[in-house]
Amino acid sequence: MADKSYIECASNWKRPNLTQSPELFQQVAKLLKEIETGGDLAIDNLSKRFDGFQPRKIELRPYRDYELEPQLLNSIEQAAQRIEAFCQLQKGSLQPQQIEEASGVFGFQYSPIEAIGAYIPGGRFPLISTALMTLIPARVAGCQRRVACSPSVHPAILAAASLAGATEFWQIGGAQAVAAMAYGYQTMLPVQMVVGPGNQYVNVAKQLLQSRIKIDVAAGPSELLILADSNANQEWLIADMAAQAEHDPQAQSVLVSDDIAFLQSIGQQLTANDELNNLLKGEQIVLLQANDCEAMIRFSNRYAPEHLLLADERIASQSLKHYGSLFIGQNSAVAFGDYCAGPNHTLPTMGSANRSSGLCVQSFMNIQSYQQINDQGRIQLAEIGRPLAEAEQLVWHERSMQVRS
Ligand SMILES: NC(=O)c1ccc[n+]([C@@H]2O[C@H](COP(=O)([O-])OP(=O)(O)OC[C@H]3O[C@@H](n4cnc5c(N)ncnc54)[C@H](O)[C@@H]3O)[C@@H](O)[C@H]2O)c1
Ligand SMILES: [Zn+2]
Repeated sequence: MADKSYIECASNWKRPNLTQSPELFQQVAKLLKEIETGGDLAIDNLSKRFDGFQPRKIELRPYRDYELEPQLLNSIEQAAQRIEAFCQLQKGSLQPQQIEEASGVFGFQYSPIEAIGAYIPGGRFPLISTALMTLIPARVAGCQRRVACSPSVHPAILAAASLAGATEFWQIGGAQAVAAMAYGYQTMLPVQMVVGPGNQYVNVAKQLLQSRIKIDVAAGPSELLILADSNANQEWLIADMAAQAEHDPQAQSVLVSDDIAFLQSIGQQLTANDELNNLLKGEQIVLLQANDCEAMIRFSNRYAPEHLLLADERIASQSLKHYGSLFIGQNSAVAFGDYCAGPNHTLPTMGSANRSSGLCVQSFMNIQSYQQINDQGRIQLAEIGRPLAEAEQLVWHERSMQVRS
């Protein structure tokens, strides 16, 4: 019989609280202040201090000129095509709309943000998929300047950035890179939006520079929630949970089921393997028992996961309200979504899926409204508006309408 102590009760369980420390915010704010006053020279000095290199612009070559394994070159291309096709689908839904009535024409339209920056983290592996997932939607949206920054100049990152349509590539990392994009650096003009994941310095710099730049979702550690019935393939789900945990020591996979025997069986397999057992002990994999399907749905809607894998045929996907991206049925591994399914993998974490969306073509667009009021309209609208202006005691507003009526 399995040791059941690692199976917790879904109704009491909450995700760990991972708020960033005030000290970190102070530290990054100090760096940004140095850059605000010291300009390019401060960026150079910080880069030398933290990275040991002088930031520089890298000329990108055509994609096929990069010497990567042929199979990898093909995979990057196919992934890019699928991501682009999904972006085109999103773009197609962004139709301008207007109503024409007796008083005039009233409408809205979508307009791309002109210049955006994509941060592509350095770290142990070249994050090819990050380059694709950040730059392709910006290109499809119609953003004209698409600056990529990374401390890494790994050929796979350069190749992916080239294919995904970066118009400039700079080797620069950390908070300095975010500041360079927000304030401008050397020949890099400032951008209006910065997207892409990164370590705590990158994330906090993005948050602190929000008065200058729009940012994407505040990306915390990755999360996966699996809702499973007893028929789900245990080997597949174990691989999915371990895959999510491998992103980051704080990444977490949570499996909820109402079948205790199923959870015990998964638990037994995890404890029998040192690597998986460590993930279980470190709460990077969490097994939760719920009373029934209704309780599983309630848990999911309260938890609002970044990735939600529905491996329970009794639950209708429509009953799931909050998630960054939904993977319906156990064929739909989150790993496919990470690389090549098509929908974006930059998604809201830490429960923010109940109020924000993942990166998409819409993220790179402003919605602009307009109105064209005709002769009849100025008289009609003055009748409605003048008493409101009077009540607010805004005399010139009242006058502006009165002279037109
Ligand atoms: N959520 C996602 O989708 C996703 C995807 C990929 C990567 N990530 C995250 O990206 C991160 C990659 O981290 P990384 O550190 O390898 O690369 P990174 O590029 O995010 O950060 C490296 C930079 O941090 C700066 N830095 C390092 N030490 C510093 C210090 N003491 N003070 C100030 N700045 C300092 C340096 O300038 C360096 O260039 C990981 O945290 C990973 O979880 C998230
Ligand atoms: Zn993943």
